[in-house]
Amino acid sequence: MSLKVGYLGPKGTFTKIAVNEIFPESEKIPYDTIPASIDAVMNGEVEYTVVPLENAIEGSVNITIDYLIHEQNLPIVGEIVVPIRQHLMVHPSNKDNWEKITVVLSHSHAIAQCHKYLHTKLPHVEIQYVKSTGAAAEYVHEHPEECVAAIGNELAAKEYGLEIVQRDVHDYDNNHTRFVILHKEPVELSTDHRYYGGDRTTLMVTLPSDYAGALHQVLSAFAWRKLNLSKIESRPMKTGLGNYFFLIDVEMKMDDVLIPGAVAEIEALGCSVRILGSYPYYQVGKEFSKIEK
Ligand SMILES: O=C(O)C(=O)C[C@]1(C(=O)O)C=C[C@@H](O)C=C1
Repeated sequence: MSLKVGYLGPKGTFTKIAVNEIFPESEKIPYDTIPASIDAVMNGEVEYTVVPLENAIEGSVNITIDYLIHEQNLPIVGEIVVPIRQHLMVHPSNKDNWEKITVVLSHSHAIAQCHKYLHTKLPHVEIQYVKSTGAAAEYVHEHPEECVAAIGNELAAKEYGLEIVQRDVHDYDNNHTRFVILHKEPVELSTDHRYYGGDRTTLMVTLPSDYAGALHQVLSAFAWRKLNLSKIESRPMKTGLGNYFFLIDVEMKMDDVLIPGAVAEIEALGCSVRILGSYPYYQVGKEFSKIEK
């Protein structure tokens, strides 16, 4: 029986590309929404799920963070960084009059990555948000009579038989999305993989209220241990204005001394710390990262 892996479907999403790269042999199960694909791990329908966490242009995928923090406490066991190229695609029957399109459909994050393009090149089209880029391509495929376009990737164009009429419509080069792999328990995924780039540990830190200089002291616990941080972000606790937690990425695998020492010091300040995962990251398209280093 092959491994079951959940993803935000339908076929042809960026999440599917991430799954194809890291779990090529698995049985891939599409879900309509990110929370549904996370629930699927929790209730045992799939062993793993892959969800988008952060995009280089648009920033965090808040639904993923919030669902992991507030609803389903699943460990992050791996990360996949995927290059993102957004294309404008239409039904082949609209190939020659694509400039007359009146509606562009896509996922909100994909639309946000193409704002400048849409604003300058297609200022009169109506934007419609759908559940994923794959869902946008599926709609265009099913409605040849409508003059609509989807924004999505090459896989979606192929899966749904669409014609790409404008390539690379994302506003900035170097567009990448970080996806995380979730599992019921912490497991060690392989570091002997052609895309393996290194390890990371993600912590959630909640500060005590009314404590002057608390964040400064939290950061000092990492700084004097020379622990390199690659990201710090605040998100609302949802308990009232001004109540935030911090997500901190440490560029290192959990060890016996440095990270536990930093955590103990931060807890001694009255903060609470939750370890969301310590995991390898894989960079799609960077096969030789090990040799380059
Ligand atoms: O709609 C998709 O294709 C997805 O996989 C979702 C998603 C996202 O949520 O950020 C993933 C990668 C891209 O940044 C755009 C959309």
